[in-house]
Parts: sequence; C-alpha cells; structure tokens
Amino acid sequence: MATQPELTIQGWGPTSPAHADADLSSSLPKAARRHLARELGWSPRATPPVPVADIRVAPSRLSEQARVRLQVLLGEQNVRTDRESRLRRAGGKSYLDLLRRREGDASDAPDAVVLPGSTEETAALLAACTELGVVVVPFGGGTSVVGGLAGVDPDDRPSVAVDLSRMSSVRSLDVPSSLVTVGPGMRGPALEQALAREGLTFGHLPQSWEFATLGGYAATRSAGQNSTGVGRFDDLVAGLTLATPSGVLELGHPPASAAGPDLLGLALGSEGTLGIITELTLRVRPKPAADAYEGWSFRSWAAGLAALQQLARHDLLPDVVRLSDADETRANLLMAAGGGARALRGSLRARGHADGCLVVLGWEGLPGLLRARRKAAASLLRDGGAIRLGRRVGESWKNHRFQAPYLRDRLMDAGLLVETLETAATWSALPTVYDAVRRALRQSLTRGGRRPLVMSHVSHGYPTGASLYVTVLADRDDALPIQQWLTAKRAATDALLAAGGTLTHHHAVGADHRPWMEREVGPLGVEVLRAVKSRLDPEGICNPGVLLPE
Ligand SMILES: Cc1cc2nc3c(=O)[nH]c(=O)nc-3n(C[C@H](O)[C@H](O)[C@H](O)COP(=O)(O)OP(=O)(O)OC[C@H]3O[C@@H](n4cnc5c(N)ncnc54)[C@H](O)[C@@H]3O)c2cc1C
Repeated sequence: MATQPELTIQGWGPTSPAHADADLSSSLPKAARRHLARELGWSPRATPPVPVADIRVAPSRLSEQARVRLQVLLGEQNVRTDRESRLRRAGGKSYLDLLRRREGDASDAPDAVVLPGSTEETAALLAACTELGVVVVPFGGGTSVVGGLAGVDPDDRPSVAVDLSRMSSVRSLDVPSSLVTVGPGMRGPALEQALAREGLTFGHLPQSWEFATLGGYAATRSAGQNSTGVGRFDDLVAGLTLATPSGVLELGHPPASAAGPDLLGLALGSEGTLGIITELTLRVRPKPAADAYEGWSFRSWAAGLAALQQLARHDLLPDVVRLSDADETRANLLMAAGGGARALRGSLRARGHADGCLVVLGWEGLPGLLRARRKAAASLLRDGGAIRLGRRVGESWKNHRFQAPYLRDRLMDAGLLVETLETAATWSALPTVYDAVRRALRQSLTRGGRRPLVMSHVSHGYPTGASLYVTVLADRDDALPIQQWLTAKRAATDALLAAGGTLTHHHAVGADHRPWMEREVGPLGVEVLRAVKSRLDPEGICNPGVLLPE
C-alpha cells in the first residue's frame, strides 16, 4: 500500500500551506485580473488564512473506556486523538469549510480518528461504536463540498472519523471480465497506475481526482469529466461490500441479475448513513488507442445547447463535453496567457464570436470509430452554426483540467467569495434552470452596486438532458462571509428546484442540501430511506448529520 499525499488543511493541494509562494499575480494573467476587478467592482486585498498552529480544536470528548476498547480492536496506532490527526479530518473542502479553517475554526473536528484495516475490523468497529454511543463519520479523501463530513449529531455524542486509507490497494484484477476489486481508500491516480500495467484504465476523472477516494465516489455518486463517455461512477460499480452496525452486505452480481430490486443502489449515494463501504468491484476498459480534444465556438448559449441536444439525440455525444456560457468563455480566454490565446481572441472577434460560447469536446477510443464519430458530429455542429477552433483549445483544457481548485485559494486570499454549485435538467428545462440560478445568485450577491460574476457550463450529457455547473465569484463580505454565501445558496437552490432542476447532479446531499431532500424524493421516499437506516443502523451512529432531513 503506497502512501498517498495528505491534502492541505486550509485549501487545495498536497502541501501545507498550499503553494505558499504563489500569489494571485503569478496565478492569473493581468488581463484576467483586470477583468475580474472590473466585473466585480473589487480591489484585491490581502486576507490570508490564520497560521495552522492557531486553528482552534476542542479537546477530544472520547472517553477513556471507548478509546481503550477501540485500541483493542484496531491496534493502538490506529486510534488517534492528537490535534493534527483530528484537524486533518475536520470537514471537507467547500467554500464554507475553507472559510472556517482559514478563520481558525475547527470546532467540527472529530473526537478521534480510527483506521480499520479490513471489512471485519470495520464491522467490529461499527458494532462497538453502537454499544458505546459513538458517532462514526467515514472519511475518504475529505473533498466533500456539501458538508458530508460535518459530523453533526442531534444528540451531541462523541464522534470518530473512520479514515479508510489503510484499505487502499488493488485486491484482484479479472482482466477477461474487465473487473477490478479495490479497497475504498484508494485514489484515482494509484488505480490508474496499477491498471496501466495491464493496458487498462478506469477513466473516472473528477476535478478532485488527485485526492478523492473510490469509496467516496461511490458514497456520493460522483461524476467525472469523462462521464458522458465512460459513465458516472455509479454506472461503473459492479459490486461492493457495505459493513453496517447490523452486519455485512455484499451487493451487486456482475454481469447482471434480475433477482428483485437492485440493493446495490441503496449503498450508492448513501453518504456513510448506512455503514461503510469496505470494498468495491469496478468496471474497467482498455486504455483508449487514440484521443482527440478540440474546441468549437457558438455565437450564443442557446445555439450551443441546441447543438448538444442534437448530438445527444443522434447518440453522438463525445466522451467529454463542456459548453461554457459567454461569461465563462470570456474568463477562460482571458485566463489563458500567451500569444496563442491573444490570437484566438482576435480571431473570434473577427468572426463575430467575440461574445461567443466555447465548447470543448473530447473523443476517445479506437481510431477508426473516433474518426467516424467526430466527422458525423462535426457536420451537426456546423449545421448548428459552430466554428471549429482546433485541437489546441481542447488540449489546453485537458492539460489544465485539475488546476481550478488551486486558483480558488489564491482568489480567497485576495478577498473573494468563490464557490460552485451544480444541478441537472432535461433539455427542455435547462434554459429556464440556467436563467433562474443566475438571476437568484445575482440578486442575492449584489451589494453596494457591486455585482457577482456567475459563470456556467453544461457538461455530462445524457439523451434526456445534461448537468449545469455554476461558478460564482463575488466581493466577499468580510463582516458576515458565511451568512453571505448561505443566503445566496438558499436562493439559488430554491430557484433551480422551482425551475425543474435536480437537487444535485454529482456533489451529493451532505448537510448542505438536507433541507431540500424531501422536496427531491417526497415524504414517503424519506420514510423509506429512514426505515432502511433504522434496520441497518438502529442507534443512528452512522453519519447522522447528512442526507436525511432532520
Ligand atoms: C476542488 C473539488 C473538485 C471537485 N470536483 C468534483 C467532480 O468533478 N465531480 C464530483 O463528482 N465531485 C467533485 N467534487 C466533490 C468530491 O470530490 C466528491 O464528492 C467525492 O466523491 C468525494 O470523495 P472523497 O473520497 O473525498 O469523500 P469524502 O469527502 O471523504 O466523503 C464524502 C462523503 O462520503 C462518505 N464516505 C466517504 N468514504 C466512504 C466509504 N468508504 N463508505 C461510506 N461512506 C463514505 C463520507 O462520510 C461523506 O459523507 C469536488 C470537490 C472539490 C473540493
């Protein structure tokens, strides 16, 4: 089991503090900084995080009796109550998480961190915690952006973060069946490395790929940048093991079974509320023999959406599809430094696409098939009014696909609110949802004449619709930063649901979306989920603060 780098406490990246020597001027070209200042009415100001040593962590509430019991089960070194271990497992990486950590607040840190090494140890741990009245919060990569690790318990019992990093290796590989079985703490880079030796790939590439875990993806029903082609994470799970306080469930029967409702679906997206995923069997595929990433431009958002809908209808969606609206396109073009980017901006202006919408398409697979799909799609795109910008734009996106979270830290350092939200809608509802979210965010975040910048893209296409991903930047209200975002998020969520969007397309429910869960699945739906939970987790110790409404 190789050691995986730890995520920094107050931001993104493998070191702490993240990229300490980088600042906004070295991270963002001058033209992009000027654009942001103009759009937002914001002047960069230094708002650095407090030193990590000053972050407040309350004393552990785990009793001596509980600590000894867990140590007997897992070994002394796998039950940790030191400040550093607890601080590193406090919450996730949403804007609110980062704000709190940057301000020196880690009051949500677990009382201890425990590291089971097997399904049997995990099951025994859950049984012991049920008896002891200790809450368990599974901890994968700690990249939740919806408060999935908040550990809030209505009964205020002590809590342990169950760190799954000891279970992070490939357990078996069945090449003829294209199946790999892994531990839940494994991350994408390590899995890809192991599969590459056999000419295989898994291909799930969310932006958090460097740090998130396979167990976390399953627990949140994640989607990756290539999900239009390879499928969402839940499509790629052939089976899993779920350790619960009431016993162990082995779910999923590849290649297929008609034995009643699929119980595997209960574990996918369960966010640690039913138990802990201790093993996953995943579908893999041969490494693509060829790929082609390219850029196209539409004159308008509406034209872009219509063209993507045509591609979807004719089963011609590429493996990666990202259509940016005019605001996101402008910002992306300004962020790309160098002569090539300047020439591209000039050429778009000359062709009447100065306020156009960029779409990145990524194709992967066998060369002949790839050529045929691209050719057929190109003809539909041209019919829809698109102009081809070539491979350079697509390759540039591909090369920078994991960079945005690093930039977020620098923007926060300079006094900005930076957050994202996401939804999905049918092709017919998508334009309304887009308008509604933008309006709600703009109304909520405009203050003193300063407006936010709301940038969106459509990605993850389906025959029936697509996901909508929104990035919002605004001048931060330094007096009430948390309240500022909570108000905006509430307005945006109400608006997108009213317009026909889903509560979440891939970030999951966590603590943040709980208040709307009943609206998504209905009161009876919530009761069904509660009934399952009370059978598997009778004392309600499994991540009580998420998914199900209070
Ligand atoms: C910068 C950034 C970019 C992101 N980009 C994407 C993206 O492109 N696509 C996407 O889908 N998401 C994205 N996310 C969100 C996040 O990465 C996903 O939700 C991911 O699936 C979480 O995985 P994790 O291992 O970090 O889980 P954690 O954050 O550790 O946990 C998430 C939830 O799952 C539970 N959990 C974790 N492991 C297990 C387990 N083994 N058994 C049971 N429950 C478990 C936790 O208790 C928690 O409720 C992004 C987040 C960040 C910060």
